[in-house]
Amino acid sequence: MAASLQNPNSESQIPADLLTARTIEIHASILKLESLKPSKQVNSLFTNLVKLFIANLEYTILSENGLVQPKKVAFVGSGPMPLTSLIMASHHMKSTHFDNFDIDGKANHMARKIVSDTEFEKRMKFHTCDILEVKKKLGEYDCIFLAALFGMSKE
Ligand SMILES: C[S@@+](CC[C@H](N)C(=O)[O-])C[C@H]1O[C@@H](n2cnc3c(N)ncnc32)[C@H](O)[C@@H]1O
Repeated sequence: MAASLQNPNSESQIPADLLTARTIEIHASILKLESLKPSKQVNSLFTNLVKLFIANLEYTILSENGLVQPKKVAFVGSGPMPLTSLIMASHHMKSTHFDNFDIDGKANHMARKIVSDTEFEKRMKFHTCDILEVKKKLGEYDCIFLAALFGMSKE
């Protein structure tokens, strides 16, 4: 998906009219699908929707608060498919180092595979640990993302 129109404030922010047009386009494509079962086409359309909204929203919030190119970002609860980190790294934070934390070693194993042999491998690392055990380490980051549905229990 082409999400690269520029404005003076951020590299990849999409103007509202284009955002609306792309949303209508994706919506029309989704309506044409016979099924919403995972498939290359379904996955691609929903990935495009995520790219369009979540990463742009997150980046807009960050840039409005003066954080345009953080040096180090932590992503807590990155899971097996570190989509937010990848979108941030590819579209918005093109020189930022990403440390992704997840308690699940298998999730990290899969995530490492996704970035291996890509341009992101060097600046995207995956750490297996309970984030509660490394709370102090979080102090070294310019920005910390918490994954959706991360930590649903009281603790
Ligand atoms: C729903 S997944 C989120 C994945 C998805 N990529 C996202 O951005 O929404 C939440 C992740 O948080 C991780 N998690 C839960 N508790 C954790 C903890 N105490 N420390 C580190 N990771 C944790 C889980 O293993 C899981 O992979």
